Amino acid sequence: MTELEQKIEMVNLARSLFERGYTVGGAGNLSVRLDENRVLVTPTGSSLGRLQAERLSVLDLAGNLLSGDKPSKESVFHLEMYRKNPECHAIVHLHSTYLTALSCLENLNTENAIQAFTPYYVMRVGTLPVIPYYRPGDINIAKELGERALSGKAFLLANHGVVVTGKNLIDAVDNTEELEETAKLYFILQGQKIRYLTENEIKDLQNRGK
Ligand SMILES: O=C(CO)COP(=O)(O)O
Repeated sequence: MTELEQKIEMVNLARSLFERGYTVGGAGNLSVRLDENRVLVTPTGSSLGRLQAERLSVLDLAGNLLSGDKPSKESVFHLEMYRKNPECHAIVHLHSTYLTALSCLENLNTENAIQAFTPYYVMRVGTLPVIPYYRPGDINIAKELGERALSGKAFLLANHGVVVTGKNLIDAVDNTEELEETAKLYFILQGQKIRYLTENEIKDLQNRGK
């Protein structure tokens, strides 16, 4: 894909997320690795429903702005994850309703906030560790995510939202949608007896993914 095609894809995927209610106002940010040393990021304060390809921010991995508008304040953690994990090619950060609701609960299992009860959650995400609360843009979010960047695909930011990675932007968006749906089901199922997947069922799904 050319750089322009990557920019147009980001605009279209972001608009689709916005139009389907995955994000509102100016919340959320997306990024994709353009090449070994450059990353495309959504500008700070921008609505994901109204991005413009020519205004998207291009940064080097050190955080220097190469072109476009001022980048997302969360670009600090996006860049840290790309530096720490060469396999990470795209990142979605949303304040989507059900995952953000989940992030506000007390006594979450910080190793994994959602125990698996559907196969696609296992196949697309696996586990959902919880990062402690820091204000949006805080450097500590980057530190915490950087330390875990090699160990998982999705992370819940306490009282804030979610961070999901992928092998390209479409993959990261699909993983995010699956995870938001899983959180929605988790709340729908509150008060009912869930049959969680067994360890063997989870292992079987993980083996098939390889
Ligand atoms: O979601 C956000 C903060 O967590 C939005 O921040 P930006 O507008 O700087 O991307």
